[in-house]
Amino acid sequence: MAALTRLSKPSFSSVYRISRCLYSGAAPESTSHGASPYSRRLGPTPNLAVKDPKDRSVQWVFLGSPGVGKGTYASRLSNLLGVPHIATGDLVREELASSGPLSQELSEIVNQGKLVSDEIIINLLSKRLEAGGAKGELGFILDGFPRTIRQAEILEGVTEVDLVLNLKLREDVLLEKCLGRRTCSQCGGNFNVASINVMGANGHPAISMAPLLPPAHCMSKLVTRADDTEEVIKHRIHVYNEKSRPVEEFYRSRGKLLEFDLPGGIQESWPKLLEVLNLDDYKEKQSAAA
Ligand SMILES: Nc1ncnc2c1ncn2[C@@H]1O[C@H](COP(=O)(O)OP(=O)(O)O)[C@@H](O)[C@H]1O
Repeated sequence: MAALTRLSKPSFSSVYRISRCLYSGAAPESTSHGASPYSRRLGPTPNLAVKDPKDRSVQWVFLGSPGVGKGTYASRLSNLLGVPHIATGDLVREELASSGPLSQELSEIVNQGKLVSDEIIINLLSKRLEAGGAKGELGFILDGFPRTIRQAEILEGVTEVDLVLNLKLREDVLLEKCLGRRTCSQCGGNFNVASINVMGANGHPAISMAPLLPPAHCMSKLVTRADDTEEVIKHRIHVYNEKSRPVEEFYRSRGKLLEFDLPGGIQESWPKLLEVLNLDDYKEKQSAAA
């Protein structure tokens, strides 16, 4: 299928074209590939239907404020659909842990809750896409990119994004969730020790989220991200509202944005998300088609 052939090789040409747009300062060209099998199904209010299991090389983007759970749900969908979950925050953290030439500069930016420059982030993403392309990866679920209109324009200029999922949660809950985040320094697992129980207020419904606790053997190895302090989180949420919120409108106006208000913790939200994405019986459809 022509569209799948195109989707199977987004990386190498994207790397070149992403860098070219960025360095020339030129407006990115449109790919003019025509609508993907997904976007053709998307009306102004996207109601994604993954009806045909052979269409699983999805090219999806996750938007949402810090702490909303992009990583958690993107990673689950990545496992379900068999496409790589690429989180630019992870790429940044890998780079700053590598003590490479960028590491000092990145640590200062990240620890102040600011955005890394478009140039650096595109370089990191390009390298990651290139490495994935070399391994034969198909499709992607991007988490944390694009975060500025410029990044969205560049991405739009190099490849077709099928769906943009915008995860939403009350701002007071976001702060608590960020403060509760922990990572196991040994296995790299992500957990959350926050137990959230907030009353309904200002038109927002009450919300409860159980903690996502680690297994006993990870308990003594938990670490907190250096940028998950109250002051930095508040600044990141502010930066999100200022720089990244307009990206929602960018995709809304293109009929690609699917809004999802998280109703609670994973137990409650995951089945609802699968339902909204029409993926609730995805495994059965896959085995029926096999
Ligand atoms: N697309 C991007 N553009 C600019 N900076 C980014 C981008 N993605 C990640 N970063 C940097 O990495 C940090 C951590 O990102 P991430 O793990 O996605 O955090 P968050 O919890 O804020 O969603 C950000 O605060 C920012 O400094």
